[in-house]
Amino acid sequence: MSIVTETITNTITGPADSIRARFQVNYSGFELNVDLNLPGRGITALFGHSGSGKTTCLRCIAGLEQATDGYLDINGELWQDTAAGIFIPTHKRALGYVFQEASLFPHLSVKRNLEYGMRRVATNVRKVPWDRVMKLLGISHLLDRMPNRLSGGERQRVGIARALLTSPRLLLMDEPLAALDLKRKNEILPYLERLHDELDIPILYISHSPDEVARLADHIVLLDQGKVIAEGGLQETMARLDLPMAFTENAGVVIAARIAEHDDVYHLTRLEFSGGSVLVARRPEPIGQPLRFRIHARDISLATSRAEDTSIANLVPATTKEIVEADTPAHVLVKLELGNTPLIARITRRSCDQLKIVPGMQLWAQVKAVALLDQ
Ligand SMILES: Nc1ncnc2c1ncn2[C@@H]1O[C@H](COP(=O)(O)OP(=O)(O)OP(=O)(O)O)[C@@H](O)[C@H]1O
Repeated sequence: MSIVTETITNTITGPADSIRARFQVNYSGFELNVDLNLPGRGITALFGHSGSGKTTCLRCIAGLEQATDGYLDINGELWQDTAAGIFIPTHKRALGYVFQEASLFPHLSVKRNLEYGMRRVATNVRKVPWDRVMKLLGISHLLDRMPNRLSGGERQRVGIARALLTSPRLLLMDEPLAALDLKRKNEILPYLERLHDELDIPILYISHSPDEVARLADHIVLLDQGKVIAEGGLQETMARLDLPMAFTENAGVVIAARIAEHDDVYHLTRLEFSGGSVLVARRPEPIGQPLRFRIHARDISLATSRAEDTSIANLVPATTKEIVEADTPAHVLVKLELGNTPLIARITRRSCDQLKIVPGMQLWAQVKAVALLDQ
């Protein structure tokens, strides 16, 4: 059987740790024009309103859309260069595509569905062995089931396993959790985290959910009307005040932390991050475990001195960086920094004036709620 990777490893071009994607697509009434230079590892989220071009972008990467002008280099393998007349067809691109709902063959068992997907890949290029895929997605016990006997979450896990068993150099996921209810979503998210932590396959992930993006992504691309309006590391990008995300109810930052200590008397856990720490309700994970959390801008209030007479457990010293208009004329957004970690507070314009908050000022941020991203 001829193998995709054999065909295209001959055209090594760009650096081996980045994804270069440039596409121009014209539909009547919509134009996609993107030029992306993405990390060649980890999860990159494509985020944006409905109709902003996320799926079109993924379809271009998959070779399902013939861009009028296109260039695509995946970690040093050239899949497309319109100017040079190169276009590797979809079936020869070593990629896995996971959709909202896994389209499994209804008349084949889970095992036979998975084997079917593997048929086009020679054993010598198999990146993720069978046993490892079974373990990563926890599906060994489902192998003899027929697809109509699987829950939505199980189907998706099988769909992801099928994609992995084709030994992709890139995994494309288009809202893989959108069709699942909250319970099933929460059930499947740890598996996605595991893929992220344990596999060396870059993932491009479309989602509408800020929480999902905050939990999974390392890098984020924000699309609007077919154009990239922002791109960068998750934490820096979520903390930018010049992006539409800052002007929503959910504005806030994502912080990557580690469990520093447990307090069994008060049933609390201290999460430490660069520049500070916060207390949360006792976590089951061991000390040292990384955890991400969000702090919404609406959950921070500011004080010029350290309040002693407050029940708020999390008071952190921070430096004011920037103050900008918020979503209503009554509010402003204040960007703060705790060491290297950015924070955003949404406070009333009146409080801002009364406290005479200006850039450079040292303040105390009172954090009223910390939203852990694995609940
Ligand atoms: N084959 C096509 N022909 C014409 N227009 C198309 C075609 N495919 C998509 N479009 C249009 O291109 C625009 C971008 O669509 P796309 O599906 O990429 O957006 P999206 O950001 O993925 O949206 P959603 O979040 O709703 O899935 C939309 O206006 C859509 O109607």
